[in-house]
Amino acid sequence: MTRKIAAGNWKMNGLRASVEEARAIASGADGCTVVICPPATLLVPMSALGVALGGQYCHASTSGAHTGDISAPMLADAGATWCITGHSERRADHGESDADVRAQTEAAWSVGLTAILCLGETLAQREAGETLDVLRSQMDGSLPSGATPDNTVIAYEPVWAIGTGKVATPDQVAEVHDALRARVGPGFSLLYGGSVKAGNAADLFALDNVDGALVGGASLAAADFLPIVKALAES
Ligand SMILES: O=C(CO)COP(=O)(O)O
Repeated sequence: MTRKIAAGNWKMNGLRASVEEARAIASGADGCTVVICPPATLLVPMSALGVALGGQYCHASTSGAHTGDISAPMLADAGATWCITGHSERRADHGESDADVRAQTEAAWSVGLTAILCLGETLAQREAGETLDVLRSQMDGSLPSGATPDNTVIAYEPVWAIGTGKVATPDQVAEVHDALRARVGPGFSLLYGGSVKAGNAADLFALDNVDGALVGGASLAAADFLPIVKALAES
C-alpha cells in the first residue's frame, strides 16, 4: 500500500506569525499524511502543532565549515521527520548535481528523515521529447540504492509547471508516473508537484500512480491547502 501524502513546500516564505497558519492546517488535516516543510527558522516554533514537518534541503555532511548551510541532524533536532531533496530550485540556484542530491538523500536517511526526492524536466527538455530520458537519468543519478517506500517518496515536479499556474495535464502526469512506478516498483508513494490547487487536485489524485502532491504556493494558507488535503483523503 502506498501512503497518501500532501506535502507543503513553503520555500522562502513565512515568519513567526505564520505558525498560526500551520496550526490551522494541523487542526484541519485528516485522512492522509500531511507534511509541512517550512523555512528552517520555523521548525522549532511549529514542532508542537501535531503535524509532520520537513526540511527543504540538507547538506551531505553532518556538521562543519559550511556557512549558511543546514545539516540533517539539525533538521531532526528541530523536529523534522522529512526532508525535500533535489528540488529544481536548489538544482538551479545552487548548482546541485544528481550526485549531490544522492549524498543529501543518504544524509537525510542517516538520521531517520524520510526523503521527498524531486525530479523533473525543463520546458526545453519536454519540447525536445526528452522527458522520460531526463527522468531516468535523474533517477539513476540521484536515487541511492538503499531507497525503500519507508525512507523515500518520489516527487515529479516538471520545472515549467512550478509557480507558473501551468499544471501538467493528467495525461502528461500519468505517462511520467506510470514510468516511475515501473522503475521503482510498488509501495513507493509518487507525488506530483507544480501549480497544484484545489481546482485541479482531484483530477490529479484520480490517476492510478499519483499518491499525493508536493504543493508550493497553495500550501501557505490553510484555506488553500486544506481543500487539497481533503481531495486527497477522498481520492
Ligand atoms: O515547487 C513546488 C513544490 O515543491 C511547486 O510549487 P507551486 O505549487 O507553487 O507551483
